[in-house]
Amino acid sequence: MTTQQLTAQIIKKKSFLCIGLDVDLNKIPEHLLQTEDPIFEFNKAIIDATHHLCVAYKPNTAFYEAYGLKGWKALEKTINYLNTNHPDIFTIADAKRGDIGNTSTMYAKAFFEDLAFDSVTVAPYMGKDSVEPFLAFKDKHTIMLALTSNQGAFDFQTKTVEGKELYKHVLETSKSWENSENLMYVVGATKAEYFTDIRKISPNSFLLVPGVGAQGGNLQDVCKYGISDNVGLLINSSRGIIYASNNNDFAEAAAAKAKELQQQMEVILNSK
Ligand SMILES: O=C(O)c1cc(=O)[nH]c(=O)n1[C@@H]1O[C@H](COP(=O)(O)O)[C@@H](O)[C@H]1O
Repeated sequence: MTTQQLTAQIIKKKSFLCIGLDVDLNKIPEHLLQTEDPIFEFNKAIIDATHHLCVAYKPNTAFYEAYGLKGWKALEKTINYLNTNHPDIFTIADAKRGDIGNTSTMYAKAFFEDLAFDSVTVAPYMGKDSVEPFLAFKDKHTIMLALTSNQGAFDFQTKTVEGKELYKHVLETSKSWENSENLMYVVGATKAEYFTDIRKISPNSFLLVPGVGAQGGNLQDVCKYGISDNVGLLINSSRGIIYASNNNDFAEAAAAKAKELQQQMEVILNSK
């Protein structure tokens, strides 16, 4: 999917919501545990109930890898279900990869070819030659960590190096990389006060913004400073949506939470 197609979906659905599929078997309704593939059944129910309210889904691969082969199979079934039934939805493999070049190429193949995701999250720490192999894939997107939502973001990312904060180096330097038009960036919703500076460097890049809901980030604050001409935001919520209820009504409860966010986004888009 191209970024133009993504923006078109946002305008059509009046939503820039990304739902995080971070499935924890200790948190899902008990009756699903009796099925052959509880993780996939949970995801399928959540997707069926919410796909009209969001433009993206983001399974965090940790929640699948933790269950070994079964988890990986559930991830594969989930991406295939999305690609078959909802080809207009943007898909994010939240894997936070990045390594020396030939290894990065294999990571990219795993997520873009074998699993056919639209995008993957990547850490910038190993630099240009660790990220460019991901950027080489046409119409695929590499979502690089810039300023993360957690407290540890202040350990390195905001430290001043050669006159400016490290996350600004990440945003600026990566612009010169080959196929940099395939880059998006992660900026935490808990860092709303940084969005003005980020937009000065990256006025139109898509930003994946996790941290609303469970981590305390505020949608209105993020949008006030972070929205761009092409909208340029994907706001992620995982636990706040998918664990709205752990009873039989879990999918309806997730849809109600997703609708709350979608309606707030509609107001923001209408006032733009
Ligand atoms: O790359 C991410 O998605 C990510 C970056 C970041 O800075 N903070 C962050 O929370 N995330 C992910 O976004 C999701 C947030 O989940 P909730 O806090 O439950 O909404 C998790 O999958 C995190 O791993």
